Amino acid sequence: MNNGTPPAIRATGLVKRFGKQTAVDGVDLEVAQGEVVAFLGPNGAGKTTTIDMILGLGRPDAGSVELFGMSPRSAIARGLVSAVMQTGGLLKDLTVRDIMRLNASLFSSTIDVDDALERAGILQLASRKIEKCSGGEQQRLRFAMALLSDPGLLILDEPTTGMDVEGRRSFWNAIHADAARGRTVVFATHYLEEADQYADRIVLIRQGRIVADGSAAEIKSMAAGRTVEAVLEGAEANRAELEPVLRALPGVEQVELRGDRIKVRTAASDDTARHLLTATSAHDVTITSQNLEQAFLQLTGDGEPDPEHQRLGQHENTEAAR
Ligand SMILES: Nc1ncnc2c1ncn2[C@@H]1O[C@H](COP(=O)(O)OP(=O)(O)OP(=O)(O)O)[C@@H](O)[C@H]1O
Repeated sequence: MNNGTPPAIRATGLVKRFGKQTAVDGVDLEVAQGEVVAFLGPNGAGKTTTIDMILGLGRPDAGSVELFGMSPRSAIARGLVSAVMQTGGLLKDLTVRDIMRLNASLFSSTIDVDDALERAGILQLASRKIEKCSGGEQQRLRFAMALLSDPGLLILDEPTTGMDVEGRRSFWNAIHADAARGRTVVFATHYLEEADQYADRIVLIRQGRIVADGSAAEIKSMAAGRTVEAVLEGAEANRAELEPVLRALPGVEQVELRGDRIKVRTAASDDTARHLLTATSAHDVTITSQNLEQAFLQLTGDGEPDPEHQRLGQHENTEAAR
């Protein structure tokens, strides 16, 4: 990094194969200290395999990882990195505070147990037995355990799987409040709204490759298609004339004519709108951008990834990602 601070994560050319299958296929990723980054991708995209290599749990077939300028093993040994994985054994007979104390005893220095519980939003559960905690509460306990060493980097692999909407919301609010103090957070998810609401930056993964990297707003604009809608009396009845003309306009990808309504998906929405307003008697023209879900589906759907879409500038539009 130019200011002499090493990035929290620098992964270069990561490849992981399982037999004939390439689960991770050349991932380059740099995460600056203080960033909150979502790995977003469909099931089997390679998120967990990438995280395992970042944590030094899986050995890459090619490429390398540095965390804070050192090997994952050294960074973890120094308490700089903690992880909250999808599952993991919790001793059910213990109380929340007891298991926290037990874990704290494994480190040479930790933050106060109750302080970690408070940051995870579960201090009020300190004397409850783990078997009496809900799945969401147990995940927050894992989060509290991960906070004990006060790590600079926290990695969470689909931490809210199986939680209901309210559980997810309060879990992420606790993570987000904590990240606001400057901790670097990287989380894997296949929930779009989690990535959209809680990450400054979204790294979209598909078939082991990064297919997009930017703020939610940037990702939406990458799958730049817009929809132009208008009312034109007899649109569907005049399909034979209207459809070829609309399809021939620049950027047009899809044309739908239903009753008196026209719907055009296009990369050049101004041209389509101008045509409708000047060359036809269409009225009530509206232009809408794709939402993140449409962009996600477009970028992670079947077909070859577009190499031009591999990288975007970062941090220009982060407020739109909140
Ligand atoms: N230990 C393994 N042995 C064989 N194949 C594996 C192994 N681990 C992962 N894979 C395969 O590698 C691919 C990537 O898996 P990975 O778990 O990294 O995806 P993911 O994006 O985390 O998916 P999910 O959202 O379902 O957790 C998948 O096709 C998976 O079946």
